[in-house]
Amino acid sequence: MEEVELTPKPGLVDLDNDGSHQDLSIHLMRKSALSLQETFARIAYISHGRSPSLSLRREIATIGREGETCMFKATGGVNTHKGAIWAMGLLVSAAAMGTGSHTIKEVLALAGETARYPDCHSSITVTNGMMAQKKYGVLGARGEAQREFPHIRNVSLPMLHRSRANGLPENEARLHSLLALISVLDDTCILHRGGRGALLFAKKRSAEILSTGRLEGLDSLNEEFMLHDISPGGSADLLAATLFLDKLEPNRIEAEVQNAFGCTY
Ligand SMILES: CC(C)(COP(=O)(O)OP(=O)(O)OC[C@H]1O[C@@H](n2cnc3c(N)ncnc32)[C@H](O[C@H]2O[C@H](COP(=O)(O)OP(=O)(O)OP(=O)(O)O)[C@@H](O)[C@H]2O)[C@@H]1O)[C@@H](O)C(=O)NCCC(=O)NCCS
Ligand SMILES: Nc1ncnc2[nH]cnc12
Repeated sequence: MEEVELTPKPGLVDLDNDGSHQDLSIHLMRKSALSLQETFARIAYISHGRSPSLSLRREIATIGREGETCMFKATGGVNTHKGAIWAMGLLVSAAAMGTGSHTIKEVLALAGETARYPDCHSSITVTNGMMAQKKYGVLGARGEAQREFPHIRNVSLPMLHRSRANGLPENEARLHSLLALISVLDDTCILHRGGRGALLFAKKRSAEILSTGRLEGLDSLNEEFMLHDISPGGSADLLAATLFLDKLEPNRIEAEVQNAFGCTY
């Protein structure tokens, strides 16, 4: 919800417009996000206190696929949050393993470990991501998770924290975090629509705006992205995951206090 409501985002659905999408809207994105609440709750429930294993990987893959079905039912067949179900599903599972006491670094490592187990039910359907990975030799959503989310660990979270420390308002800090992701991520959503040229353009223009720090440029960047049919959907998903992880740290400290004193305040 916080990701889709962040405004103004280039090429993505936000409170102002639908970016480079004909089949998406803020209403649909909210409906889709709400339809996924139970999916994430179920993933947290079955992961609670466990460790990464092949059987847990299978269990959350089943729930994740059921979540995709819920999403498609809620959206009338439009892909709104497939990448988010994947990334957030793994991270919610990893956070629940530690029952709230793991650091962000530990959560990322556990999520990566889970993602490295084989997917026993992978179908023969060829996805946009698979085609982009094959054609352009990029890692895609699967590789990002299996490598323990390097773009969250090294790019979006540090940028979010640094921007806040520099005194930026929360909305701007989040936009900086998103731009930092777009400027480096090999987003298969951009690649399959517009090829390497579109990806290089998106990376270059986002880095330029970020380096000037002038977010007024975001409205014209949105128009440029719309003109070139660029949608940084993978970066949007990783931003959502970043915002989720960012909320874990205060919970961890509270859990540590509870463990130390054996009580809840
Ligand atoms: C491992 C899976 C994620 C499958 O991955 P794969 O790459 O095979 O499949 P895709 O269908 O292409 O979905 C990947 C989505 O991940 C996002 N993404 C892209 N690049 C990256 C990246 N570098 N790092 C992280 N995430 C990335 C992106 O999602 C967003 O875009 C979606 C719209 O995409 P698409 O439909 O291609 O675009 P449109 O142009 O709008 O479509 P058309 O007009 O052409 O129809 C949107 O949903 C955003 O979320 C990629 O799309 C995983 O799904 C899987 O294996 N699942 C099985 C269940 C499971 O194991 N779950 C366990 C955890 S719950
Ligand atoms: N805000 C957004 N707009 C378009 N695609 C997305 N995928 C995930 N978040 C999105």
